[in-house]
Amino acid sequence: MLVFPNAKLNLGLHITERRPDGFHTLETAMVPLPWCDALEVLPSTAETSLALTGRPIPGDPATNLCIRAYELLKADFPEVPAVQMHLHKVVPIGAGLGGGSGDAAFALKALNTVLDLGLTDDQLEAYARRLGSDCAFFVRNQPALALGRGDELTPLPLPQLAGTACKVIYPNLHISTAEAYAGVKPKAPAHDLRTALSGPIETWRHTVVNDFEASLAPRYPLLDELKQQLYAAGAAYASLSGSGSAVFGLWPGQPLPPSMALTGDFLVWDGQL
Ligand SMILES: C[C@@](CO)(OP(=O)(O)O)[C@H](O)COP(=O)(O)OP(=O)(O)OC[C@H]1O[C@@H](n2ccc(N)nc2=O)[C@H](O)[C@@H]1O
Ligand SMILES: Nc1ncnc2c1ncn2[C@@H]1O[C@H](COP(=O)(O)OP(=O)(O)O)[C@@H](O)[C@H]1O
Repeated sequence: MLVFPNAKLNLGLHITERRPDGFHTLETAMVPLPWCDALEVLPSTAETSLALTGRPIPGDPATNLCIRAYELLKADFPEVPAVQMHLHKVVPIGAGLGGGSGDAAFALKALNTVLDLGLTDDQLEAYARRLGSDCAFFVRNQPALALGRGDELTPLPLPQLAGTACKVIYPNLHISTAEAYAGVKPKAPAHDLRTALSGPIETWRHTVVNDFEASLAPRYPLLDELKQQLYAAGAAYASLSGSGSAVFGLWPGQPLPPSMALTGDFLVWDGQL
């Protein structure tokens, strides 16, 4: 079975509390971004394996989230056969785009089908949560308000986003999520996120805030420079995604974003949400 794990964007991100378990309580909206990896999952008579091609993934391949997804299911379903997986990595890593989290959830979904486990979406979300805070979002993979650790999901229809032109700029900086959280001082949000997102995209600039922007700004001034360049190119809304380092802009009512002359080592994705 061949699946295409997509990325996500965060629209607003409020970090409200540091929890005793070291995690943070947040509120954010997550939407699918159709920038995709490719993942093939086949049953195998040999040992379970994962072939990796494309963008290099830091860390031991044995701890790759696709292998961890298989091991999690194997622990509860010891009779399942081995699998042969191939991940072709496209989505940048350490970008705030949830690339690894998407692979984890799509691996669970593909394994559920290939191994005929009959798990429901609720059960798949429970497994996904054990692999990472962001992973559960990719099970249903639809716009959602995420609370708690980022894994308490409520569908959040955002009709004004459908077909919106989007540009994502990855400035080749790998920002670790844990390090980004460590630099944030939790606080009460200035605006209610659900109310802010119910307005036209043009109003979001003043109301939809990602708290990581302020804490990362002193160390990575480039992130705000890129955001200002997106606004100068006519974006109705621009923001950092998640804990960075990807920055995105939205152009509602346009089929594609404008081209931008960027000087530096950037990876750019242009498309529609
Ligand atoms: C910031 C967000 C926003 O969507 O996305 P990314 O920027 O990573 O894409 C997420 O909260 C990232 O979720 P995820 O990448 O799954 O994080 P996890 O693997 O669960 O945790 C990695 C580390 O981040 C910190 N962490 C994560 C989630 C959370 N609610 N509070 C935290 O403090 C912890 O230090 C944890 O050890
Ligand atoms: N399949 C995978 N793709 C990407 N990263 C993975 C994968 N499996 C494990 N990881 C680990 O997860 C870390 C970052 O995950 P990712 O979700 O891409 O971060 P972010 O959402 O912040 O961009 C990497 O440093 C890597 O070690």
